[in-house]
Amino acid sequence: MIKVSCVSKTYKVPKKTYKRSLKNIIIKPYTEVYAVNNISFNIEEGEIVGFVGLNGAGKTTTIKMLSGILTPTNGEITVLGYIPYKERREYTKKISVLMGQRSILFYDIPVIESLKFYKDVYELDNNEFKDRLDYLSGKLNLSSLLHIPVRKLSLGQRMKCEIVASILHNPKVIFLDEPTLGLDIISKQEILEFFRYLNQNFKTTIFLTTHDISDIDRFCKRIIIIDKGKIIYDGDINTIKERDKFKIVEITHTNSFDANNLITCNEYNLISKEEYKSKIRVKKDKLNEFIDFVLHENDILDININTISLEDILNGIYERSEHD
Ligand SMILES: Nc1ncnc2c1ncn2[C@@H]1O[C@H](COP(=O)(O)OP(=O)(O)OP(=O)(O)O)[C@@H](O)[C@H]1O
Repeated sequence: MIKVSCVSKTYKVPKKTYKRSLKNIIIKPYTEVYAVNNISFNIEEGEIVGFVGLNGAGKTTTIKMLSGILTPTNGEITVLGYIPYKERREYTKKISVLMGQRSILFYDIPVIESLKFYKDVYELDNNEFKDRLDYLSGKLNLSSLLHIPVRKLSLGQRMKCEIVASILHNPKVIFLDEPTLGLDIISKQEILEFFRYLNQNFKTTIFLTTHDISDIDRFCKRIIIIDKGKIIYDGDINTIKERDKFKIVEITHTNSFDANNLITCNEYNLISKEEYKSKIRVKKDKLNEFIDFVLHENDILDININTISLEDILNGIYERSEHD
């Protein structure tokens, strides 16, 4: 379904030169930087895959290559048998790209007018359009919004309309780039549940990037982690959680307590420090020793031991990758 083999993308960026010479003016001094560096993965029909990484890791570049907007510098991509950047016209009728930061609706006119525009883009006939619109607007509960100009909608309402516009043509693959950005918890939940429904009922393949790791944790079974353009993990979310050797200990303390004093060796890492609360990552096999140590501190008022969240696991992975 989605096959990515040894794909790289480089961008040319101007070299930092402080001396202006005639040579620099005639031959522009560029250097090539890898946004994506030799990545490979396969995604089967009906999978939901979370694609995560820090800012600048290469997520958007990858989505742009998968959706045909960018051409890889090296390697091969096929999606649904299409080479995205070579067969864009036909290919875009089979997929959808939804970006939380970018609107595809026309701002000043009623939603329905934008949807009619996309009806023509996707070459749907009147019956197909009506059936699909009835179905989607019923499912997302937005029939009453169709005649309101986009600018008058709340972000959550607008996002639902964006979804309808981008999946009118019933795509087999959906690329989601930060689809829940800025939404409240209820709208987020509704939108992710809707995509889960599409996945379960129509085997729609979903490729999701977001900075909201709790979305990834709730929504995806498989995660691909990209770091500085390279894939550093591809597998089950539960495996990554089980593999993790740490627990998170949250301590409540008086304001005269300095959690930095606890960090006696690299078995303990201070994750966050507030006036009365500190969060520490502790190796599981050092937990007893750590608790024993903490219990003898008079300034510590309470201790909470938590299973490490996916977000904390990822932070640990990024930190370790930074030191490698
Ligand atoms: N047009 C461009 N020209 C030069 N460098 C670029 C260009 N687009 C992206 N890059 C660089 O490529 C790298 C990857 O960028 P990309 O936007 O794919 O990352 P990202 O993971 O999507 O980041 P974010 O989470 O911040 O959106 C970054 O170092 C970025 O500065």
